[in-house]
Amino acid sequence: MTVNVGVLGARGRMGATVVKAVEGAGDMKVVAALDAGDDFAALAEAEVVVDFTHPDAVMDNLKYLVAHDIHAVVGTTGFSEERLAELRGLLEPKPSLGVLIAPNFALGAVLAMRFAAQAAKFYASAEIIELHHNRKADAPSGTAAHTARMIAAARAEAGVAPGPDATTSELDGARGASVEDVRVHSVRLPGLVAHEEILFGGEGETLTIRHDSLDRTSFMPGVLLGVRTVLTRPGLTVGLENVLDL
Ligand SMILES: NC(=O)c1ccc[n+]([C@@H]2O[C@H](COP(=O)([O-])OP(=O)(O)OC[C@H]3O[C@@H](n4cnc5c(N)ncnc54)[C@H](O)[C@@H]3O)[C@@H](O)[C@H]2O)c1
Ligand SMILES: O=C(O)C1=N[C@H](C(=O)O)CCC1
Repeated sequence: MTVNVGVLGARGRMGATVVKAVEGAGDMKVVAALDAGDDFAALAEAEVVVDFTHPDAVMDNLKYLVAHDIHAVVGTTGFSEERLAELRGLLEPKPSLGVLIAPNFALGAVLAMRFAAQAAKFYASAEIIELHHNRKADAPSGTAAHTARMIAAARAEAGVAPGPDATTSELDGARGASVEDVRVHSVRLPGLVAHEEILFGGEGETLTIRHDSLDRTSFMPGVLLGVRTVLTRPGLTVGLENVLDL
């Protein structure tokens, strides 16, 4: 069976890579490759749409897809709890429709997040440094925010309080952003693709977990897995860790 795939953001860095990856896969084909301003009516044949667009555009795109009974695989970042709740509401009357949102489709990034959640039970002090190319629209990265939330959830489950921080005087921003009590520092430089370090500190030791995406092809096996999976996974799934057999 061949899955008919639509791509939104097809002229962007990720969308163009997705079009190539879908075209190169034996079990799916691109039926529409659209970008901003294109007519979404061209998605009529699509069973699954892959969205790599912009945090400001993705909710309207998803509203269109759900209304037209099209499954969605979403790599676009910028999902707050409020947005996820709104999406769950939209999906409620559509029990067979699937939406998969993953802040990072690279296998190593998913594993790094999982390892960080494991480590969080043993180290009260954790900070994240995420490093990306300088054309990225959002900060902190969706991956870093997701990692911070996973660390916070692991802390809550294990009854671990965030470690002490004696800073009393600081220049605005010097300690990064706080996501659920985890400090996140964002670096933007040309030459980078997508990188994340999760640092843990304990008595006389530190542990650093690092992942590097050196090319956007690193995200493609995860995206293709998402396309194959979302057809038989109704409802909202957040995070590729829920799809992979980890
Ligand atoms: N989940 C992951 O693994 C992963 C990996 C890389 C990037 N991302 C995220 O994907 C998003 C896109 O990243 P990028 O580097 O490809 O950006 P980009 O700017 O290169 O591409 C985005 C494209 O989307 C288009 N677009 C904007 N609004 C649109 C709309 N309403 N409909 C159709 N197309 C629209 C733009 O014109 C542009 O061509 C960002 O949110 C980024 O953080 C996620
Ligand atoms: O290049 C980007 O933009 C990326 N965005 C995602 C994020 O915000 O976590 C994933 C990595 C690449």
